[in-house]
Amino acid sequence: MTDITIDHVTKNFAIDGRSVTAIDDISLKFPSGSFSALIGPSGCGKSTLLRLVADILAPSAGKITIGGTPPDEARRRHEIGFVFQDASLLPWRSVMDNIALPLEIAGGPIGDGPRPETLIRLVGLSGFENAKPAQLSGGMQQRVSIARALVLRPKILLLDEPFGALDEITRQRMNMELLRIWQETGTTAILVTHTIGEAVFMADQVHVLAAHPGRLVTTIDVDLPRPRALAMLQTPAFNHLENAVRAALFGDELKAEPEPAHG
Ligand SMILES: Nc1ncnc2c1ncn2[C@@H]1O[C@H](COP(=O)(O)OP(=O)(O)OP(=O)(O)O)[C@@H](O)[C@H]1O
Repeated sequence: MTDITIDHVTKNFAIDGRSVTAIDDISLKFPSGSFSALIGPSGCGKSTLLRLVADILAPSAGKITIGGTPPDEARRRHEIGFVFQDASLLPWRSVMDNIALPLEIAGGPIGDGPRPETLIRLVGLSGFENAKPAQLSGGMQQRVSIARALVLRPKILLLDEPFGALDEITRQRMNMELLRIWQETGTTAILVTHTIGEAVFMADQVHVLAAHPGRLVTTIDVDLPRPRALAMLQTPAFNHLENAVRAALFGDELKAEPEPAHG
């Protein structure tokens, strides 16, 4: 069981001598094996929240547990996989060697962790084992970074806008792939996104955040069946959920009348 619990977590940063509250007393639970999305305006603390879970940052107050243990223990046990918006691959290394890098750093495979060859197949990059990152498209580079995040067989997968830089069509295809990989690996996944449709399409639960200070507005349960299919994007149920997320994001702004046109 690898559920993630965020219990009354606050994170302050010091900027120019003053304290900025990036996260203000957020409590959340991510059930084991679930897929959750975090959505909210720029600066609401989405990336900070992921970094706290990943033990890249420490909370100013409150407590985070991953499968009942603190994030630093989970990190040391290689239970956390992280995919950033930028694939950040080493340009001089091949696809295979980029994926194998965490194994080299860890000193070998963890338990019955997947072999890089298996992951290359899983992310659909067979035939590109020896290619260098510069020879790949943006979507292919992100596939490499997902495979690299999975090579130590993490129990949780943290995704910080992994496909934000991709065009709409590639992004939708990558999302379908990501869901397949998530289901095959059985990880607990948290996705940061700016896109309402993407949050609803991917997640079991969408957590809506507000900024200044970063706080939780509401959580919307997505009861669409799995596996998700592109045809769902056009259903009334999907639109209804998108509207619920939009209402939570915009609040009263949605009710405002348009300004009359001048001229
Ligand atoms: N390392 C840092 N040092 C100081 N302040 C930081 C740091 N990281 C984040 N912040 C501040 O914390 C707040 C939340 O930032 P964060 O990057 O988590 O937001 P976000 O929701 O991911 O934004 P975006 O959608 O624009 O990526 C911002 O006010 C930001 O200035």
